[in-house]
Amino acid sequence: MTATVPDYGHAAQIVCDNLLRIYRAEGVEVVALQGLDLLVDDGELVAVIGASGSGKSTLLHILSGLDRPTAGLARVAGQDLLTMSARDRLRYRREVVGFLYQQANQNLLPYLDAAENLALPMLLTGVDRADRSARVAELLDMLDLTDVRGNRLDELSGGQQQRVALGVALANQPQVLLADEPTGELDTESSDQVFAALRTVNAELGVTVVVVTHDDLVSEQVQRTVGIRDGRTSSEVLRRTEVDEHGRESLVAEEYAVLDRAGRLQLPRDFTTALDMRDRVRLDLEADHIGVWPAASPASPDDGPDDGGPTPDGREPR
Ligand SMILES: Nc1ncnc2c1ncn2[C@@H]1O[C@H](COP(=O)(O)OP(=O)(O)OP(=O)(O)O)[C@@H](O)[C@H]1O
Repeated sequence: MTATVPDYGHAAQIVCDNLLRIYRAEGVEVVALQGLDLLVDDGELVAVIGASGSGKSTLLHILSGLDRPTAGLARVAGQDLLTMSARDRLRYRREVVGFLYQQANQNLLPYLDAAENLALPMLLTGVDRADRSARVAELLDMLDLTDVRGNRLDELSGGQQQRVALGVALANQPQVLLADEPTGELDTESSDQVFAALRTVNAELGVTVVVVTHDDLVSEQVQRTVGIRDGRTSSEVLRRTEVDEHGRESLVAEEYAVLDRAGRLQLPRDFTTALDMRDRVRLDLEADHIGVWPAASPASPDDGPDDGGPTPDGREPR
C-alpha cells in the first residue's frame, strides 16, 4: 500500500499555492503576483503588509472571487477559485466571503440608520424577520454600537461607520472576512477601535480575517503578519505573550523569512544592502543553521559569525 502525502495546505482554510497573476494591457505585461504562497488556518486573524504595488489588492481581489489568477492554486473554504463556475462564484461572493473596504460608505447606505444598514444584507438574502433582528442586536452589541443604532451615517464617527461596515460584511455569516486597508482613513484612536472590533469578531464568531495594508504598525494589532514583496510572500512576524518567572507578561515579536516549497527565500533588502549582496551568495550548511556570505567578499566563511570550520558532512563551504 502506498502512503498518501496530504496536499499542500490540505487543512488550511485559505490556500494560495504558487499564485500567478499577469495583467496584459496594450501589449505590456505586468506580473502582479509571481508565485505567491500563503496558508491561513480556519479562525486565524492575519495581516498582509506590503508597499504600494506589491500585489496586495490583486491578492484580495482573487480571494474575494472578483478576479481570477493566471495560474497556480487559490482555494478558500474548500472551493477552487480558478475552476469555479460563474454561478458558484456568485454564491461564493454572497455566502462564503465578506468584504470590508477602506471607505466605510462603500458598504453602507447613507439614508439608513446603523441597525437598518446591518439588516439590509439579510433582507436581500431572505433571512426572516426574527432571525434578522436577533442578528442585528448581536452585531450591535459585539461592535459596541447599541447606543447609536438609530443614527444615520452622517451622525456617526469615522470609527463607528467602519464598525457598522464591518457588521454589514458579517451580517450573512461569512466564513472569511477580507479587509482592504480598513483603517486607512482613520486616526489612531478610531483605527485601534476597528482592530479591537476585528479581534472581537474573530474570537467570538470564529470568522477567519485577512487584513491587507501598507501600514507596518498593524503588526502590533495581530498575532501573525505576512509581508508581501514583489508579488510574493517574503516574511512573517509572529507575536506571542510570554510570562516570566515573576508572572509578568510581555509581548514577544519574532520575524521569520518565508521559505517556499521550492526552497526559495527572500533575504530582507536592508540585510543584502548592508553586506552588498547581489546576484549570488555563498552558502554554508552548519549543524543548526545555514550561513550566507557575499560571493565577492574576500572573507572566507571561517571568518563568519560562527567559528566556521568544516560543515557537518566535512565538505568545504561552497
Ligand atoms: N488592472 C491592472 N492592469 C495592469 N496592471 C495592474 C492592474 N492592477 C494592478 N496592476 C499592477 O500590478 C502590480 C500590483 O498591484 P496591486 O494593486 O495589487 O498592488 P498593491 O500592493 O495593492 O498596491 P496599492 O497599495 O498601491 O493598491 C502593480 O505594479 C500594479 O501597477
